[in-house]
Amino acid sequence: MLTKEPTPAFDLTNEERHNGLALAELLAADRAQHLRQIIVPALGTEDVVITDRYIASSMHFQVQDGLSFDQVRQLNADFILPDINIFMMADESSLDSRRSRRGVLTRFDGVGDFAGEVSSWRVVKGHMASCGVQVVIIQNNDDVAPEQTAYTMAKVIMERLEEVGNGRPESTSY
Ligand SMILES: Nc1ncnc2c1ncn2[C@@H]1O[C@H](COP(=O)(O)OP(=O)(O)O)[C@@H](O)[C@H]1O
Ligand SMILES: Cc1cn([C@H]2C[C@H](O)[C@@H](COP(=O)(O)OP(=O)(O)O)O2)c(=O)[nH]c1=O
Repeated sequence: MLTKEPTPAFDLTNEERHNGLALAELLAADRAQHLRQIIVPALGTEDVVITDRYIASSMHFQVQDGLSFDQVRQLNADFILPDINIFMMADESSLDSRRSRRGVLTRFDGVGDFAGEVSSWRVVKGHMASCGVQVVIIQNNDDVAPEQTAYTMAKVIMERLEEVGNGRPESTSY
């Protein structure tokens, strides 16, 4: 099953009307409902549940929005952890060209501090790994066809399914 956050129930204009803790709490409430209504029931019937964005996104965006890492961690403390957290990373020029193709930019679309973004994601990846989540990094520059990225992801998930019960492997990069 494929799902995404913020969910369709989340009013995206919240991002313009709120910031900091207020926005973080709205996103956490959306995540709680997403888990209760969609993810947890699906985990009982599906082999794989893939969510586009989850706890790690809050750890990056809400820290960028003024919260401490610990505040975000506490807001997300009750949520189940994923088996695998896939991070798609791209170089600065790929991100710039994608940003310029995008019509409307929000304050979370990056403000040109590429090194700062990379460093924030590095902290988030380290934290997820320290929680026992399998962290997988896929390079998704413009010279990688989207089909290739999809194939790599499918491969990672299939490998993980085969390993279930054999303990968690180390972090991997593709
Ligand atoms: N490997 C790729 N090659 C070319 N374009 C890509 C690739 N991966 C993503 N894109 C394009 O980049 C844009 C942003 O991707 P998206 O998944 O929305 O990123 P994010 O969720 O980080 O905002 C989309 O238009 C998407 O089609
Ligand atoms: C899931 C999540 C999203 N967001 C923000 C990032 C985006 O600005 C916005 C919508 O996310 P998303 O729909 O994933 O946007 P994108 O087109 O960049 O993939 O919500 C957070 O700030 N925290 C979160 O935990």
